[in-house]
Amino acid sequence: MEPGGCDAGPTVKAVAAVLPAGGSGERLGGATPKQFCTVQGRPLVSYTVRAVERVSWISDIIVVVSPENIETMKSIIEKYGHKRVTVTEGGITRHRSIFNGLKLFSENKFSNHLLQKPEVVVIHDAVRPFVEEDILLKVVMAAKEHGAAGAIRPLVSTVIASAADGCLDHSLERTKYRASEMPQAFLFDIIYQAYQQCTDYDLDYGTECLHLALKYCKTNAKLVEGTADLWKVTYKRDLYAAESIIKDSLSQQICIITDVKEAVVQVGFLLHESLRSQIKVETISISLSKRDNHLQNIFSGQCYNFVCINVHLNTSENASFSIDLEELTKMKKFAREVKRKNILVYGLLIQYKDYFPLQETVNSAAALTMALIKDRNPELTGQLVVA
Ligand SMILES: Nc1ccn([C@@H]2O[C@H](COP(=O)(O)OP(=O)(O)OP(=O)(O)O)[C@@H](O)[C@H]2O)c(=O)n1
Ligand SMILES: O=P(O)(O)OC[C@@H](O)[C@@H](O)[C@@H](O)CO
Repeated sequence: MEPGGCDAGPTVKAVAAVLPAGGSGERLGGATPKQFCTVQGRPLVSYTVRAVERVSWISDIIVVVSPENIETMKSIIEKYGHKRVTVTEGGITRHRSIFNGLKLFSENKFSNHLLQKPEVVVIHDAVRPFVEEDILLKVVMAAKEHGAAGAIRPLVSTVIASAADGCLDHSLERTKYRASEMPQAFLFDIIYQAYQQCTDYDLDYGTECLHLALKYCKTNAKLVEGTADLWKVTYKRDLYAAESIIKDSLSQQICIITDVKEAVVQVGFLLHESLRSQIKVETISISLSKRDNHLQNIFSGQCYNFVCINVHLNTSENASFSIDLEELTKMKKFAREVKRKNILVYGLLIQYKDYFPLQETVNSAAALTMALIKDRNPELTGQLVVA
């Protein structure tokens, strides 16, 4: 190792991630720190953890939270079945939190929990939930080669400097500058040694990990163009935007489940045809007896929207329109039970007679189905909508 410099091994074996989640979210406002604010019934931090744990080559995920939120974070990990996640205490600043996360790999306090020291460590803000494997791989590969790497984005506003009198001193040519985003990645020894050498001023007022690698380890990070969805949830508007993006991601696919009876299969086919121009549709016809265990397999997939079609045929000519109240009660009860898992169930009654062609009714049912999927209003669960 050069004096005052940093030395890192020539090869890279394992990758880990540190997600700083120890802030108070002052700029967003409210009593709940933004990383624990729920979006579609799920804490924001859980979306980020899920995005990172989907990347199989990231061996350990360290979530760094303030001491009072340790138990909250552990309950989120348990409730949403997160794997490979270790929770540790944050510090009073983001840099101190990140440093605490890195310490788990070097000063292993968990003697019974062998955390393998990674060759490359990813650092990613826990309030940036829309991170994909592609950008993670790019920054890790770049960090292997250059020692450090970080995602960047074009500036949206021009950077200016104000003079002492509060007037414009000068502005920077926007095309020459970029916004530093996350994820970032580092050869572990480089970023760890940078933090070890950090002044208190840097730890307390710094905002840029790439700067620490340069200042303390003379490592010029490779800058990697990132995608627009790497933004950080900072203000309330960002939470609304995150909710909208998550709702949109949940409404990309639907699975229509019908019984094998011909009349039911026909309605399912018509609904499939009416929906397929708006959403990816899968239709499954299974006999009612086999439906339940088959559903378990379907539910474990990536589809979040299901339409189960039953058909009651009124055979008498002048049958008055009646609803099976027992079935309605069962549906409401089921809807209440699964709502706790953030599964929203709506009843949709498709009623038709000769004078009201089935196709028109099915088109109306398709429009209602799309509205319910996109709106995902929990207040409508268990309610019966009539097409
Ligand atoms: N002491 C701190 C401060 C921040 N963070 C984390 O660093 C990330 C980015 O920081 P920022 O957006 O500034 O979060 P907050 O500090 O919570 O926001 P604010 O400045 O509005 O209070 C967040 O995931 C935040 O939880 C952290 O781990 N420890
Ligand atoms: O400065 P904040 O604490 O709001 O955010 C921390 C980082 O995400 C931010 O500084 C990026 O530019 C990455 O370095």
